[in-house]
Amino acid sequence: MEEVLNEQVVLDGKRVLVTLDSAAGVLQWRGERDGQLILQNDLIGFCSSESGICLYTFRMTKSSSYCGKGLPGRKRKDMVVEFSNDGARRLWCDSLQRILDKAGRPKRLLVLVNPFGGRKTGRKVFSASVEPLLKAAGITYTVKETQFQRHALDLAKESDLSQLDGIVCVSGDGVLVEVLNGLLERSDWERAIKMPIGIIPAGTGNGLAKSVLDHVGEPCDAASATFLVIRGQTQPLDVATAKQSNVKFHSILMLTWGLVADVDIESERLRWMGALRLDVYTLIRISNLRKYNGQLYYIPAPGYEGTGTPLNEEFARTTLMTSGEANSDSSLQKHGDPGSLQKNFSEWREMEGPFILIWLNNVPFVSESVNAAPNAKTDIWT
Ligand SMILES: Nc1ncnc2c1ncn2[C@@H]1O[C@H](COP(=O)(O)OP(=O)(O)OP(=O)(O)O)[C@@H](O)[C@H]1O
Repeated sequence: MEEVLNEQVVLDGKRVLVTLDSAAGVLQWRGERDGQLILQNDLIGFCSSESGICLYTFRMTKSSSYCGKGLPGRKRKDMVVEFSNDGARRLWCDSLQRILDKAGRPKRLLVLVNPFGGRKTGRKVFSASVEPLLKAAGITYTVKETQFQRHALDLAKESDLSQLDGIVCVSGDGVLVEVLNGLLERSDWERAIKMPIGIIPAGTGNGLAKSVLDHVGEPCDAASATFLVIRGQTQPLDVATAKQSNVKFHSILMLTWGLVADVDIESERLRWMGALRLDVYTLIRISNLRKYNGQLYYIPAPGYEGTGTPLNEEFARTTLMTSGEANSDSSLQKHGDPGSLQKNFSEWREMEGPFILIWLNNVPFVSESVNAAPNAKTDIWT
């Protein structure tokens, strides 16, 4: 029911006329003070008591303690609305709830916290920035700490998804990729992969969180990421499937070979440095460059047809159909149909090593500070 409610109330001690426009999802007030809330963008949730309604707001400000001085960020502020009669209060509560429900906000979440990720701050990030917002939003959540590598994969594989509206990872990119792989390893993967996955940055690079938040103009911090989850704002992402020997895995962030992979793996011993470990170890590797022999076969993106050497069509047909198992492996193709590209053998190009690195990026940011692929489109296959 679309409606406009008007009421004389006391808002944080000031007499005002408030208007709630359900169709626009806007709450406005005029009188001893003026202002407005765009409910889906600014309101975490609300609670009601006999004395009135408390609105939990989380609005963008120019300067926020979450992001440091002077940078835009969100700030929490609770506002109390006192009504002169109880009937009006109840009517307003129902109307507010309908507006929030209409936006498709999640009600039940599984939250996976990695206590080991990044500088081992996962637990702290959850209790300081995530939990208070989930509580204010009235979301029911179950928290599970990951206890070992691939634990998140097992949890995603075994969870009863019918009881969930989303899985949220308080972690780095690694745990989220495990969740993705767990969902795709399920027998009901076609339904499971539609489960929204949220990411709250608590890892080393946090490239996915940065890419997702940057895409919607939000700062990359745990509270803003949590609010995005609360608002139920989703964004489709392409999934890449790779096979190495007999091991198959799925990726949404990046696939790397050479320098970047070495930095990622070998800098583990510098984990205590946080994100700096990636910069420091990159310098170490660059000062002592390794080279990797190999061949890269690829179809160039529009505008990049001049790169590499065109492959002989017959060679492409036989080489890619036999050595490139991904082409003939129907269990890989079942997750989507980029396989249709492989039929255009005349478009294939070859690049011959030695390489320093091969870096395939699905999203723009590989870490909070490195925008490695600014033109990456996150959902070209959807
Ligand atoms: N309790 C745990 N002890 C040790 N490792 C764990 C634990 N829980 C999860 N892990 C593993 O920690 C790894 C890194 O996790 P995560 O992605 O959250 O952090 P990260 O610091 O950003 O790491 P990366 O940069 O490698 O992605 C994952 O491979 C995950 O399997």
